[in-house]
Amino acid sequence: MPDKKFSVVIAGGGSTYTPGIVLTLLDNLDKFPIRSLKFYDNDGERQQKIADACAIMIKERAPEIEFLATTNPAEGFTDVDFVMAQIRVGKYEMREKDEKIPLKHGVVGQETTGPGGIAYGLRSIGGVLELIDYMEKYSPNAWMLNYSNPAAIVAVATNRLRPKSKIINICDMPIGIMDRMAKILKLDSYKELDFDYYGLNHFGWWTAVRDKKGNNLMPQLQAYVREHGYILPDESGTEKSWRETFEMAKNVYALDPETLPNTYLKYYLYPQEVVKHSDPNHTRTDEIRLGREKFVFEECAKITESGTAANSAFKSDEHASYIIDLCRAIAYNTKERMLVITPNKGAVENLDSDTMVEIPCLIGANGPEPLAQGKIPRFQKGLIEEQNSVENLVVDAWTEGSYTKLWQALSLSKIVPDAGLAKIILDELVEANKDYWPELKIGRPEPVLS
Ligand SMILES: NC(=O)c1ccc[n+]([C@@H]2O[C@H](COP(=O)([O-])OP(=O)(O)OC[C@H]3O[C@@H](n4cnc5c(N)ncnc54)[C@H](O)[C@@H]3O)[C@@H](O)[C@H]2O)c1
Ligand SMILES: O=P(O)(O)OC[C@H]1O[C@H](O[C@H]2[C@H](O)[C@@H](O)[C@@H](O)O[C@@H]2CO)[C@H](O)[C@@H](O)[C@@H]1O
Ligand SMILES: [Mn+2]
Repeated sequence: MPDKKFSVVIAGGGSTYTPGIVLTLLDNLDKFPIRSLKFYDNDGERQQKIADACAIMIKERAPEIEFLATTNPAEGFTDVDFVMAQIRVGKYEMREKDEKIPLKHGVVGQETTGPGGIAYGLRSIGGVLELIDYMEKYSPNAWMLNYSNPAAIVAVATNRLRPKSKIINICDMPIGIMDRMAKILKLDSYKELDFDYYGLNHFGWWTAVRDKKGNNLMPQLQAYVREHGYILPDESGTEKSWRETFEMAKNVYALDPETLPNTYLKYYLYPQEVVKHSDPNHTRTDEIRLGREKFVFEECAKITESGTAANSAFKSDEHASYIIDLCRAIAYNTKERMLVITPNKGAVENLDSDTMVEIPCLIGANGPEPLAQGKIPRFQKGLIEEQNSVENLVVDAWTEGSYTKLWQALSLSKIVPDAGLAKIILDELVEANKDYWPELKIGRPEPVLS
């Protein structure tokens, strides 16, 4: 491998994923050598708590790496090769509203899907475009690997509004599911699987899973999923809401036994079942505040207070290893076959060319090269075209400042059963997001229903 060492900035350094990413970077310096690691965030206090602990991790494991945390974009984005973006515009305070406002009206309240995902998308577009502009101003040759959600809407927006920018939008849900497939097949890693997959982000299907000898593994996986979904014999470390999600995959699978589904399809195909199992007063954000967020900040405080990360409970994770694989593919032009979100350009024969599809691509120095996935069935085509229209209407609403387009997006979503209900939810979301959304000047009819 060439002996270049890379410079990375994590945008959203205060993210709960940051310690796992730092640890994974430190575990992979032989594969992906780095000379400089920076954190950038617009909440310096949150970020500093994570940075203080990560500084100790880096000092103990790789003291040669230059490390800093900053809220100054010039400092954060100058002289970087890769931007790992994982911001949450509005933070958990707004995610909680994304989840609880729709649920109050008996509609799915979720981070990246339905009204919650639309509200989050309208917040995220400006935040991610700002990161791209910083990157292009201070390090014009850098690549951005964006995890910031909702990746589907962010991908439509960045493709439309920054079409030439060096950004790849990614998701670790398919990786998480293929990790489970590997365990079901008693294999060591998802990397032992070859696969074909198509869809939008959080809205896709596997059409093929093979081993490295080319053997078809779909029948074995489908027989398992038909009975168990993606639930494994040992789920001791899995949170209740995630166990429900992995179990419901069998209900989604039942709708098309020829494929294997992404877990997120449950929100679109079984919204009533999801609402039935939801508590409008205790949602995923509440679980995270008591779980991941509490663990991460307590663990960081322990490291900072003790001055060592020697016995830290932090672990490398798939969230991070995927990003590093992507950086390597770009840095060394490896043409590795990876699942990313990219303009369709005919890869799915019967979808519009500009649809932002999540499909296998060859990743190299010039970004993704989509791999043809052929013609898709009427069922998936219908679902995808509807959801793709929702996502494009959200970007229209952002660019035009259009209340009407946003109301159309909510009304078109498979998750919202009625345009009058969509408007009631929308008006509450407009109020809740007044500090984040662009002003929606165009069209704001009087209430439809008395
Ligand atoms: N793509 C995927 O599959 C995937 C997987 C996991 C998490 N995520 C996403 O990663 C992001 C981080 O998740 P988390 O739970 O760690 O969130 P978090 O709230 O813990 O951290 C997000 C950080 O972003 C910062 N931030 C918010 N707006 C910003 C802005 N405009 N500029 C700079 N910094 C900003 C916040 O201050 C915070 O420190 C979220 O968008 C989440 O949805 C995506
Ligand atoms: O509710 P959260 O914040 O815990 O998770 C929401 C995210 O869920 C997916 O990412 C999962 C990933 O799929 C799984 O394998 C593991 O790494 O945990 C991740 C985060 O929990 C999804 O892909 C993301 O887009 C969501 O933000
Ligand atoms: Mn995702």
